[in-house]
Amino acid sequence: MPRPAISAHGLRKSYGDRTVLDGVDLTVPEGTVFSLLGPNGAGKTTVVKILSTLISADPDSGPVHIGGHDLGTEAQAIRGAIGVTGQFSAVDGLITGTENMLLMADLHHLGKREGRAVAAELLERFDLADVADKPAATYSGGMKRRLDIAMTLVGSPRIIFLDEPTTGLDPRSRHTMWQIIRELVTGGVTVFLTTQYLEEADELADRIAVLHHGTIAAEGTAEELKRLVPGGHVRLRFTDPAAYRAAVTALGEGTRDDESLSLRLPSDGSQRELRSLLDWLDSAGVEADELTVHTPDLDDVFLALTDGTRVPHQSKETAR
Ligand SMILES: Nc1ncnc2c1ncn2[C@@H]1O[C@H](COP(=O)(O)OP(=O)(O)OP(=O)(O)O)[C@@H](O)[C@H]1O
Repeated sequence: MPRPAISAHGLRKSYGDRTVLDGVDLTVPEGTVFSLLGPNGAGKTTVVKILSTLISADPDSGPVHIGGHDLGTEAQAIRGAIGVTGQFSAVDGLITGTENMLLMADLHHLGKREGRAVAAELLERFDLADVADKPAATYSGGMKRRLDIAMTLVGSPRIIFLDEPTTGLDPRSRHTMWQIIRELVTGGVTVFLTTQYLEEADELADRIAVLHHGTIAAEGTAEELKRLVPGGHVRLRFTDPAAYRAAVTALGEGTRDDESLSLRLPSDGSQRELRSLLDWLDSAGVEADELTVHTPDLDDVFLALTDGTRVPHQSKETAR
């Protein structure tokens, strides 16, 4: 097996008497995307900060290796091998895109000519060449995020930590960012991604881990995680309260939502189950205004594993 790009065992971190990480184990193979999911405050940023040497883990933590280097003794080598793009951008709005890039080139001790060439190449690659000479403060959110990643890439890191890289971006910018991440991985880079968007993890990640109560509550491919939960259901929506009440009486076993007049019934979504449900509704003389079939997705996994903590997501329901 190839050497993992990132491995951490028994990662622990407390602030005072608040335990944030209570023994986190992670292994990320080289050239893959690993996504760490978790509700707000679960400790995702804390994991990224520890793995990227920005803060230290508690002394009773287990060993961590990044790019083959020991976090305890070779932090400097790790800093040379990684790139980090945090939730709070490193972009300086008062100077231009090019100037931001050249600052990074200086930090990486690139010569003047090489620095200029790398900056121009990356600005071009991230579709920022046209605005390269404008102050970064004039950029849109998506452009700033692209510049941030371009700056991270100046040192050609083989391992990149992206902490919620698409939070706050519109759908088009988010898709552009996904494309950028895919291209990085095609080039052999390992990506450690935190996100609150389950759809993002589903799209990009080879493996996903759900962080909850300081430990990894589940880990696997998106498909493996989806198999963990029995999330399949049919949802019936009504506009007529009387029809809704009749359905609740006839189909007592479901989960009701009196506010939206909808009823959720466990179902595998098969033709046989749907037919029997429709027959049942017909024989009870109940007509729903909308029937949707919902197959288990990462939302279900997340909700099942994290006590129903809500996160932003896009519905994967299929209207029938
Ligand atoms: N320097 C600090 N001192 C005290 N508590 C802290 C500190 N940094 C983080 N925490 C706490 O640790 C917990 C985890 O924070 P962290 O930022 O890692 O969560 P997160 O999963 O990244 O959340 P989000 O999705 O909101 O960014 C939070 O309860 C936070 O308040």
